[in-house]
Amino acid sequence: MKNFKVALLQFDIALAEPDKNYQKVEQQIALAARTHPDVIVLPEMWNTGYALDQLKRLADQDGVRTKAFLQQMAQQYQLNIVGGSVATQKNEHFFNTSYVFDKSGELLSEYDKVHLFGLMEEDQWITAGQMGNSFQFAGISAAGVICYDIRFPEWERKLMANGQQVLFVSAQWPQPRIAQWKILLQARAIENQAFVVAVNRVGTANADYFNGHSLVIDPLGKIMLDAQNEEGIFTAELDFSRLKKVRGEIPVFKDRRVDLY
Ligand SMILES: NC(=O)CCC(=O)C(=O)O
Repeated sequence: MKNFKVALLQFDIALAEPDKNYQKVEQQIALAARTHPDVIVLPEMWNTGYALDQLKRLADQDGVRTKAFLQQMAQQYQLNIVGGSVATQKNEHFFNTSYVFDKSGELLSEYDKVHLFGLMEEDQWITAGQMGNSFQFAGISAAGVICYDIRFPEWERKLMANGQQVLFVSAQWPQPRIAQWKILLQARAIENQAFVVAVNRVGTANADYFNGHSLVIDPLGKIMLDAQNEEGIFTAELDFSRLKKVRGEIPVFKDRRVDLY
């Protein structure tokens, strides 16, 4: 299998200004498409930022706008898209929702963030999801989670337990804990023997400062790409033959004691 090229879109998000953000994402996807990636990955809650007290006005009703937008982008540029996440409203409740489209424009998954981050008051406004998020495209199998979800290794293990090769993470992870971001993501890569492709935002919103450091990490935990603190499109190539080697040498999935835990 040829290498799998991922394009990470790391950018600033205009707080409470969805129109600006859709426009920006459209421009970024158009630029990223020129690098001919196999998949494009977006950050968390990119339509509104954490404008949680304004969700009644701003949230995407049933995700209609976002789904139509991402589908059109996928079809126009013939790209798989892990659509980060957006604020949605479904049946009177607000969610932090991720959509994944394949390059034909088919919706592969819809995932509502499962672990809500109290320090950013998410739990006061958003309803937690109840379902997992594993999907397949372009011959690979993958799972996706959102930001705070990475602190719960049991969750990633559950999503990755059927041989998933890539864990996609979309985030708005503030600068004071960026060292933890790196370590947690490296650990998720090592323990699941998978590539991790994680996109964070840059910029300032509310009282939070975000310094990027979107990462691509290999199955041994080595950082292949660190986007530092710049807006931009960052690409890396995943070689799945390496993954096979790592899993062959130390077969942790086979060696798990599922009889004990
Ligand atoms: N948006 C989030 O879920 C932030 C999570 C975070 O910052 C953390 O430390 O965990």
